[in-house]
Amino acid sequence: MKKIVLLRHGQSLWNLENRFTGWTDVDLSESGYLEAKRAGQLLKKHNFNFDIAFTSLLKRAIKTLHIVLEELDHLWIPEQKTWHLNERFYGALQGLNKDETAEKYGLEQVTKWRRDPDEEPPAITKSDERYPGNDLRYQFLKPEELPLTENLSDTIGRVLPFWNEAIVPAISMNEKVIISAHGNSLRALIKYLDNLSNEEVTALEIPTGTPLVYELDDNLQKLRHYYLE
Ligand SMILES: O=C(O)[C@H](O)COP(=O)(O)O
Repeated sequence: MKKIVLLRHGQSLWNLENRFTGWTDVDLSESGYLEAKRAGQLLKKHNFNFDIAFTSLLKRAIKTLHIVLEELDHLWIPEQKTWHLNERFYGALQGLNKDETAEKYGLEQVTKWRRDPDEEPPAITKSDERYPGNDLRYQFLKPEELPLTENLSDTIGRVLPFWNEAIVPAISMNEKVIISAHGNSLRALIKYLDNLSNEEVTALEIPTGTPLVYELDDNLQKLRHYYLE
């Protein structure tokens, strides 16, 4: 039996302000730092240790991972940072307050933008300062990989190749893996691992800073999953 740990970053400053974040690189809030520390303490209490870590290119996930690894005295393990695990790119919604957006466009539309796997939020243009092509960290992406907006299906389309090409080989070599990522990149992965329908993934909410353990069989099929307490 193989065990992996999925972890959504601790609360960010824009989670606190209730703003669409996506690829905006905002820091953890004070509570977010505490959540990350508590996640590390929980993992320690349950005797978890890791051989390799995967995270996104966004500081809220990277810092959460580092705080956890510090608690475990595991800062030395190799870690791979990848844009594939970034939050869903929220297009022109990035930076907007979620309640104000619901007042303007209606709750039904905003709920679709947030949770319908096939509904894309309004796109930005390449001249928008939020365009990832302006950001050094994405300089090696192909033009077609730089999003203007993403629905959950698009996010699944970039998370799963990385899962198959980088994470599955590590798990198959019996490496103990932790993945520190985001609400929607983890929903993408969980949709796959749990074989969820579109309706089921729509209802899936993942709490910040709470380690989620997946136990997998030798074919990497899910046996069970649970949050650490
Ligand atoms: O990018 C964001 O705003 C959040 O991390 C996830 O937001 P959601 O719950 O609205 O998808």
